Amino acid sequence: MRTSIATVCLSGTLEEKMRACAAAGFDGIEIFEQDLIVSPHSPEEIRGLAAELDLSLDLFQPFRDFEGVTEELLLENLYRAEAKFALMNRLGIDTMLVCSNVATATVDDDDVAASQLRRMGEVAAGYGIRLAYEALAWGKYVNDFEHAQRIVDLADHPNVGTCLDSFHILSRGADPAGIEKIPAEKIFFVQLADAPELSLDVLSWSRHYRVFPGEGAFDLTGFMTHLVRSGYNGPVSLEVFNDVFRQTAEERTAVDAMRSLIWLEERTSVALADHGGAPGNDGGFPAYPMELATLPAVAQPTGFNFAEVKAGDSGAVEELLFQLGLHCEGRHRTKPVQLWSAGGARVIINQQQARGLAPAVSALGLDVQDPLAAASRAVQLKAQPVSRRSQADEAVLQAVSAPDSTEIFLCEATGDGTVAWAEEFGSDGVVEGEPLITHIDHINLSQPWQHFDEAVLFYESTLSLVPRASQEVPSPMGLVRSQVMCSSDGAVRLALNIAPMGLEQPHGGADYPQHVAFACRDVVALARQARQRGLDFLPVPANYYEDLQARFRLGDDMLDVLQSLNLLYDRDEDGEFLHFYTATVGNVFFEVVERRARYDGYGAPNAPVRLASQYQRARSGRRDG
Ligand SMILES: O=C(O)c1ccc(O)c(O)c1
Ligand SMILES: [Mg+2]
Repeated sequence: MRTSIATVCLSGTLEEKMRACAAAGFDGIEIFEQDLIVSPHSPEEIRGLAAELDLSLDLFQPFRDFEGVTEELLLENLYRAEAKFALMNRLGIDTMLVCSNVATATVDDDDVAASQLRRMGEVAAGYGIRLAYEALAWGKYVNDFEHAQRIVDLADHPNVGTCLDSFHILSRGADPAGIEKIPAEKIFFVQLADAPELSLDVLSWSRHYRVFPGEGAFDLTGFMTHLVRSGYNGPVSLEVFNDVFRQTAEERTAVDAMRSLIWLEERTSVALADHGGAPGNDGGFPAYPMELATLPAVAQPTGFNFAEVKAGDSGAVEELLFQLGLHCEGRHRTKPVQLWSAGGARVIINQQQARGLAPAVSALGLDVQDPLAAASRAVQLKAQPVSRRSQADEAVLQAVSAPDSTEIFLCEATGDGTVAWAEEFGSDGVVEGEPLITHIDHINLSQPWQHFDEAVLFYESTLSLVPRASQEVPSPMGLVRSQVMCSSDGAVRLALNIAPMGLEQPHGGADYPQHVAFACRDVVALARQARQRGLDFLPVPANYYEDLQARFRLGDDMLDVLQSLNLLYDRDEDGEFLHFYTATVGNVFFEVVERRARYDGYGAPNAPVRLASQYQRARSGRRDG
């Protein structure tokens, strides 16, 4: 599959955009006219730079408001078009995108539109240029791809074809199966964009909220299977208008974009195989012209292997873990690193290169079937491998860096609850009885707001975690978007939160608290033990318990127990959920949860209570200090 990307997706100058696209591995680009107009470089220089970077210049766009006009306006439009054809010859671009008319069309007649496009095609042919006609979802008379295709058929000129843009097709709820009926040689270009579900006028939705495939709610894999079945084999190009991406470093956005295409290519290949026939296979199914690259297939992770907290001074974290009933298994034989555990929950406290660093979640380990394959998949999806110095006789761990720089270790699942690397820690701990904590239930990672979509795609594509519906939680610092990424069996749950930006942290959300939640068999017993050991609980206001009583009619005894231990409560048709939070130290805090019956959520109604209480604490802490 040939990959391409429109320059409008990225921030920076045209030259910076081109370098970023080449570095991320794109085969080609679409030049958005505005990017050229404001560039200090001549068309010839841009052409030379593209050659130097080995980028093909696949499309020049957009040409607006051409067809469906009076004869007088048509002549003006043809003059305007011819100037652009000459420019395209200087750039060495042979395909122009022509958008359906949104403004100046006055003749609602397909024959007229077709004959005008044919005349444009005749002029274009003189320059060796092809016209790709695209139905914008808000076009005045032409706003759906099948209508645009009928006009292209009527125009009946070899230089006039169609441009398919997934946004315009899927935003209107059109069935992309119709793509298969278009003759492949008439599809001149294909643009892809995903988008979140929003109820908004389609123009604003398109111009501000498009995202890369896998980051929104559209079925791009389904779209691609129809495209491949049509026989199309030209560039598959990303065209994403997004206010956030346009102010994010272009190298980063280009990598995010490339990841989405590599992943989509693989998903498409899998979907086609599932529906009887992968391209090029020899099982008697049709071989399609577009070749689709695949990735190492990996099973979803089967559990958390560990969570790591990095801390300069780790005393406060050690105390919290002790109070929660974890014990220190030992210190690493060569490094300032401790292993704490209870049941199957492991927390590493790492003091390496952490001088002066406030405690923070820095890494997590996931149990996977095949760490090498999982790491190779992630790296092919443009994840940065993490190199950690290790002695010759230490376990070699595969790790990659997530978009927020949390390190993700891919560990071998053993099935018997042991881990190979733990041998590197002595074992001073003698554990009495069965620990109340059983395992890590979930880990909550705060994402800088501008990298949230990127993070969702990262965890979905590299680890096959499935995004659950995103939620918005009110907090004193703003509305916090929250989205859980989960393995199908719930063994791995990552809760991603947008870190509120402004009020507390001078430089955004990067240093906003994150947390590790432990699952336990009896949260009331554990909370009592923890209180005896002097745990500083996150306080819960009395108003909360009054509201709880009104909503759930818990008996007075139950309510007293909850209130006396700062426990939060939720219930739904699947079961009950009891949980509590510790105070925050540095940028980390802990949660203990008990899931009763088949409760599968996270106590979402309690999230505002936690955020408000943490906010209160942070403020009074500052005043006292
Ligand atoms: O929003 C627009 O104007 C616009 C321009 C060119 C495109 O290819 C497109 O999909 C939208
Ligand atoms: Mg488009």
